[in-house]
Amino acid sequence: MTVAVDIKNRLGDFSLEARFESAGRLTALFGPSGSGKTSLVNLIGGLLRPDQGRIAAEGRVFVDTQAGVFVPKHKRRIGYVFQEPRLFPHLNVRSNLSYGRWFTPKGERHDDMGRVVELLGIGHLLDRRPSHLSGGEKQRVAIGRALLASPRLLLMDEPLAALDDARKAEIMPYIERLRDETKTPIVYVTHSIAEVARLASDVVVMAGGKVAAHGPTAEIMQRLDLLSEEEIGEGGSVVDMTVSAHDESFGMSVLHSAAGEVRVSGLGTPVGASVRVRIRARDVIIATERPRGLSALNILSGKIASISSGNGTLADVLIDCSGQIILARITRQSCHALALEPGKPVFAVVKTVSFDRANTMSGVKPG
Ligand SMILES: Nc1ncnc2c1ncn2[C@@H]1O[C@H](COP(=O)(O)OP(=O)(O)OP(=O)(O)O)[C@@H](O)[C@H]1O
Repeated sequence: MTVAVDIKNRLGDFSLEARFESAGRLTALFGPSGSGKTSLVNLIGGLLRPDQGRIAAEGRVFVDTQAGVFVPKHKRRIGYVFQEPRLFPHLNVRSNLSYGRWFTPKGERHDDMGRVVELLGIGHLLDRRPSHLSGGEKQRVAIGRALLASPRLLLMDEPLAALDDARKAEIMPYIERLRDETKTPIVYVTHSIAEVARLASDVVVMAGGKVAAHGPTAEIMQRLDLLSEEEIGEGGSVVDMTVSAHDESFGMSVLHSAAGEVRVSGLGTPVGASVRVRIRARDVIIATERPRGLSALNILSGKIASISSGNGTLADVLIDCSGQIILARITRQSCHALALEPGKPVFAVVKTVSFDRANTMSGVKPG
């Protein structure tokens, strides 16, 4: 068990009522502005005290209102990374990093400076002051400072929200390494689907102060009903794959998964590495026969698992490709024209561009 929350709390007119458990390495708290994500993180971190309920993490009970338990925040050993890095301006990077360690008893310090510096790629910045760092570099130092306090749990509250797209892209691989190479579980607040798809092992979806759904990322990403109108186009399947070859002549990489083989634009990742790809539901075409003479390179065969449609224009079709579920969003008219029904063998056609670099990421290793 990583984190277990079952609380009720009132903040002015806002009522928060959340219950979930997650054993994931990186649990994303995802939801629109005002849904209660930050309040939840503040309750876990001990900055807020719930009216009622229980919060435990890594086997330790932090709050249990019934039993009269409330562990104050400085005793929880929880690391915080905020949207703004909040570094000490008068200290250089090395001193900012060391500061994180002072509050941890010697015997409980499990991360050494060299390892954290290497993990976050900040070795060349150690003598600089924060004013001489880019936004992304500052945030990496802030993460390092939090890690060096050897936290039991790391809370990251929209750590990329203040950065532009280029800085976000620069910092994401470091958060992936943090997730995969340290033992510290992470609770990560975001309202970005791209961040959820890329970074999260598990997702808690918040809406209006309540948990609308929670579960593994692949499951949640297929729940288009959880997304807003603007976000729906971003929803789809998240598939963990392995790089099986690079085709230098066409600048492509070949990825393998239970669903079959796909070709994506060339990755710098070595053969054998895990990558996670996102296949947006809107980018999947369904064919009832294996298509020929098509420019799309990726054709996965499977069977229709289910179709959900209301009276609207669109239908969501789940295709079971040898155990890997691929979601397609097509028109209800196409569903009818192709006589689609559960059990019917079909081909899911995915344009290669759907696997563009921005959507291709190092995979979550199994728990
Ligand atoms: N101390 C407080 N007193 C009264 N209302 C509060 C207090 N703190 C938060 N709220 C309200 O609780 C609701 C949830 O806020 P919260 O910051 O947790 O949402 P959020 O999902 O993190 O939003 P965002 O993505 O914009 O940061 C908001 O309506 C906010 O106005």
